[in-house]
Amino acid sequence: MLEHTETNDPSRVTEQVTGVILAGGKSSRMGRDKATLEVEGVALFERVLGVFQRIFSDILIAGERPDLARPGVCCHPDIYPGSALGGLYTGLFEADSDWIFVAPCDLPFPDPNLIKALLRLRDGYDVVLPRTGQGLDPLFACYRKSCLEPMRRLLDNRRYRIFDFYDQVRVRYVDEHELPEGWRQALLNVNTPEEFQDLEDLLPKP
Ligand SMILES: Nc1nc2c(ncn2[C@@H]2O[C@H](COP(=O)(O)OP(=O)(O)OP(=O)(O)O)[C@@H](O)[C@H]2O)c(=O)[nH]1
Repeated sequence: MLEHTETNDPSRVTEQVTGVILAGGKSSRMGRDKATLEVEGVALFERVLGVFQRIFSDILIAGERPDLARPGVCCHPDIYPGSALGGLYTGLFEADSDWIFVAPCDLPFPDPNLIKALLRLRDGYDVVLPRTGQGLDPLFACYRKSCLEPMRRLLDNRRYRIFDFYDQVRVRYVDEHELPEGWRQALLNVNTPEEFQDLEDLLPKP
């Protein structure tokens, strides 16, 4: 019999997944709030939200940012404050679904195809994330509720490196050759004024 799974069906790949936007950081390297930095006249947070709204019916913000919230998109203060891992834990804990897709709020070019490509690979795993020449992308990734317990153990022990619990769950690392074209730009985030300035070169010329 042909095995047919929910996640191999392209029309259902984002069903029962909550989109979580992390927006609780300090933006200290940038020196000003990254979520509201504008690229082509649209704030970075709005660019991520716009892509999420095209593919997820449930979306939440992890981090105390009531200014970013809107009807249907609530913000949740960190249960464990002070780290991106704490934000990720909060998003996963607050989600109604078994799976979340998490993204940071500082992505200028989020790509729905990349998100769907990762979600498609989640059968049999607890975490799905890109692994490229640039390293791991644990904040642009899929997580299952089964990760909550090992995450909580790290947080209780004041350990904040996200991948430190990966040895306790089933992780699908997705290599460059498995990612859709354009992944490099889609994974780009901006942390410093110089990186923000460099974006100019990537924008379409008038
Ligand atoms: N909810 C939550 N999100 C966080 C926290 N720290 C970082 N983030 C988010 O995680 C993503 C990556 O953050 P970083 O760039 O590593 O950290 P940052 O604090 O925003 O910036 P720096 O102060 O320059 O390190 C961004 O979307 C941040 O908003 C946190 O304590 N809570």
